Formats: sequence, C-alpha cells, structure tokens
Amino acid sequence: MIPIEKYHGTGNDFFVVDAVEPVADRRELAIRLCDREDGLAVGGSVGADGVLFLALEDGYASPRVVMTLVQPDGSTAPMCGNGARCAAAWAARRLRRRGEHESPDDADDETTVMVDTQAGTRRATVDDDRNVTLEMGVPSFAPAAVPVARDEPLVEEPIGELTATAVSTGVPHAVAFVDDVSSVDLAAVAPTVRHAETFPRGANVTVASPHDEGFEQRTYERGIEGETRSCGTGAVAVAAVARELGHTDAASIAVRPPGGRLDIRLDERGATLAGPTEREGTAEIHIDNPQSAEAAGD
Ligand SMILES: N[C@@H](CCC[C@H](N)C(=O)O)C(=O)O
Repeated sequence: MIPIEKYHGTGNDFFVVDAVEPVADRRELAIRLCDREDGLAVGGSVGADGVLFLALEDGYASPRVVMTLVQPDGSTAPMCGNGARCAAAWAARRLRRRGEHESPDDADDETTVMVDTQAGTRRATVDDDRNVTLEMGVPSFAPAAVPVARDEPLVEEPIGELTATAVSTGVPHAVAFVDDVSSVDLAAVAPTVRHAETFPRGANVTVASPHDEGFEQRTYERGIEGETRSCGTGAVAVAAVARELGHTDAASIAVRPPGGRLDIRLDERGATLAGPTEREGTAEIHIDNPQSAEAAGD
C-alpha cells in the first residue's frame, strides 16, 4: 500500500506521494489518480490537478524538498507556484512532527524550507496556519526564457482572440488583460493560444481584469488542458505583466483566481507568492490498481 496525501493551494489541488515510495511509473499513476471522473477521491473531490512526488532532505541548515510535478496528462512541469507552496507545507508538517523545524533564522512560528524545482531552488516560509510565502525568482519576458519562437519579447500582440503578453514565471504564460474575466469563454479561446506556433513548448493561458485591490485571474493550464481554480505562476505572471504594461506600480499586488486570493510582491530581486494551503485528507492505494484505493481520512 502506498500512502497518499491531498493538499490544495487556493483550490489548485495535488496528491502528494513521498518519493521514497516504490512507484515505477509516475506518469501512469498521475494519469489514473488525477482523472476528475474516475480518479482517486479524497476530501470530497475526485482527481486532482497533478501529483507531487516529494523527497525531503533534512541534512541542511534549511531543509530541502525536491519536487517533481506530474500532471494529469502525464507531462512534468518545471515549476508550479501552488504546488511548491503545498510541497513546503507538506515538508514543514513532517519537520514539525519530528520536532526538527528550528533553524537559526526561523521566527518562532515559521518554518523555512528550500523547494528544489526544475526551474531553480526557491525559499519558502510556512507559518502555523499553513500560509506559505514562496520566492519565485525574476519573471522574464526574454524570448529564450519563455520560450517564444522570435527575437523580440511578445508584448500585447493578437494571438487568436486574445491580445497576449508572453512571460516566464518558471513556466510559460500568455497573459491577456480583458475588461471582465468572467465574460471570457476560456475553454473556447485558450486552446488556440496554448498551441500557437510562437510557443514551441506551449503556454498556459491567463486572463486578468482589474479588481478593487488588484486583479482577477483565470488560467487555462498546459498539462491539464483546462481551467484550474488557481495557478500560482499565473498569478505572478499577472502581476509582472501588469507592472510591465503600466497597469499598476504597487509593490504588493492582490490577485484573485476563482479559488481564493494570492498576494504577490515584486521588486528587483524577484517575486514572492503568498497564500493559504490546506491538507485535505489521506488515502492508501494499491500500486497495481490505484482506482481501488480506499480513502482513509485524517
Ligand atoms: N498550477 C501551477 C502551474 C503548473 C504548471 C503548468 N500547468 C505548466 O505545465 O506549465 C501553478 O500554480 O503555478
């Protein structure tokens, strides 16, 4: 039996599997468990936006968690903002249970964890209420970084029915500002942008519109091929593009995906992404037949 935990960050939900577990085919497991109709049911929902395989390495001054995200279509993503926040919350919970979370620069009620992703190592702080603040690096508009198949940054250009700006926040996003995100038929307009030739590795498609304290956000994700309740790299992309296009000069920007609120800070050192995480429940699966899993509850 393989233990599974379920976490979400503002509605972007993930199964978590400790990397020590003997999973021979991670792709096959993710495809099966994440299916929204026939996948694994935990905490009142079926399936998930991905499986996080996490390896906790605690022999460092700040413990590290090595994160691999396998998405519902079996692809891996180099970065996931909400996934990395959930990974940090998972690691902090383990460390606290072992009584190992103290490090010299930790505040009393915070745990610092380094999250190793394919996009780089990101520092995360986790408070007692499972709010996680994650360093996200410097968003890049450089064509090679996104990547886009051209020599100049792609800024406010028409692609399909959207006017998009391309940015990398660890993964590629095409961000389009619209009057009202709720009036966009994202399932209809996003696939043309997501598969546009200008994005050789595809793109996540994020729409944003002004909101009292910041911006509303909706994202159609690569690897899920549909809209998610929240996307952390997308929220940072909204903030970065808003700043680039002169829609805001605020240092702290609230971005509201359908699943909650994320707070982004931007300065010359890079972006931080902050918001809540939640541990929804647990299950155990037989690796040969994950669909027969029984939710164990907490
Ligand atoms: N939901 C994630 C982004 C996950 C990766 C994305 N689907 C991709 O393939 O680029 C987030 O919170 O950032």
